[in-house]
Amino acid sequence: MSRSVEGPVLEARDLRVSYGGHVALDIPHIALAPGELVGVVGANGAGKSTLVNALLGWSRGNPVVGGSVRLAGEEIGALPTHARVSRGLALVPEGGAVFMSLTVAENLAAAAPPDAPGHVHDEAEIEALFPRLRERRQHKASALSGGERQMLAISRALRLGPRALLLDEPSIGLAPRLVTDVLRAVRGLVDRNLSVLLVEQNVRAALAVVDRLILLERGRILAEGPAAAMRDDPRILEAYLGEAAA
Ligand SMILES: Nc1ncnc2c1ncn2[C@@H]1O[C@H](COP(=O)(O)OP(=O)(O)OP(=O)(O)O)[C@@H](O)[C@H]1O
Repeated sequence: MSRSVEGPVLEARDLRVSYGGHVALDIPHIALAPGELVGVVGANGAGKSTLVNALLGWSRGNPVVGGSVRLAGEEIGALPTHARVSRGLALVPEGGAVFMSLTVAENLAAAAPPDAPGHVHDEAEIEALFPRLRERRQHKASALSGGERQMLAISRALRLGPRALLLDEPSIGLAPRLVTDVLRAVRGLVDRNLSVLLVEQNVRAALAVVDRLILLERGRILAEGPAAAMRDDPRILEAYLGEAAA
C-alpha cells in the first residue's frame, strides 16, 4: 500500500545536465501530480531521454548532473539509480527492457520486490490491462512483436510497485493500432492514480491521452500547458501536427 502524498509525486528543480561543457538539459522546474499523465515531446536531440535519465540518476556517458529531484517529498537527487527505483521511481527505457530468453510469465515473475513502495500489479491485473500477454504467457520475449514486448516491459515496471513511472517513447516502431492500445492502457493506469511521465515522439497520439504536455527544445522547456491548450499552440501545430497555424 502506498503512502499518501501531498503535493507532487515527482518534482525536479534546476535540473541541469551537461556533456563536456555542452548543456543538454536545463529545466528550472518540472512536477508530476498524483494520478497525472504528463507528456514530453520535442525533436530528436531535444533532451527527452536526458530528462528521464536524469530523474532516474542514470546516463550514457559521463554527464555533469545538478539539481534537486524529489519523490513523494523525499530528496533522491543524490541517490544511485537502484535506490531511486526501490523508492518507487520506475523507467521503461526506449525499446523496453525485458529478458529475451525468458517467457512472458518468467519475465513477470522475475520482477516484484518484497517491499515495493506502491501497488504491485499481480498477474490478473496485468492480463486485464494487456489481454494479448495472456495469450503469449508461455512464449519467449524474443518471439513477441514489438508492441507485445513494450506491453511486457511496462508490466514488469508495474511489478516494481512504482509511485511514478517514466516511459521513454513506448510507441516507437509500433503499428498505429498498437500505439493506441499501449497509450490507452497507460491512461487507464493513470486513471487508477499512477503518475506517469510519458516521452513520446508521436505528438498526436500523446495529446489524445495526456493531461499536460511539455515541449522541449535544445534541453529547455519551450512551452507547457494542459493538453487542450497545447493542441492549439502554433509551435505544436506547425512542427508536430502538420497544420499551418491560423
Ligand atoms: N552520452 C552522451 N554524450 C554526449 N552528448 C550526449 C550524450 N547523450 C546525449 N547527449 C546529447 O544531449 C542532447 C539531448 O539528447 P537526448 O538523447 O536526450 O535527446 P532526445 O530528445 O531523447 O532525442 P531522441 O528523440 O533522438 O531520442 C543531444 O544534444 C545529445 O547529443
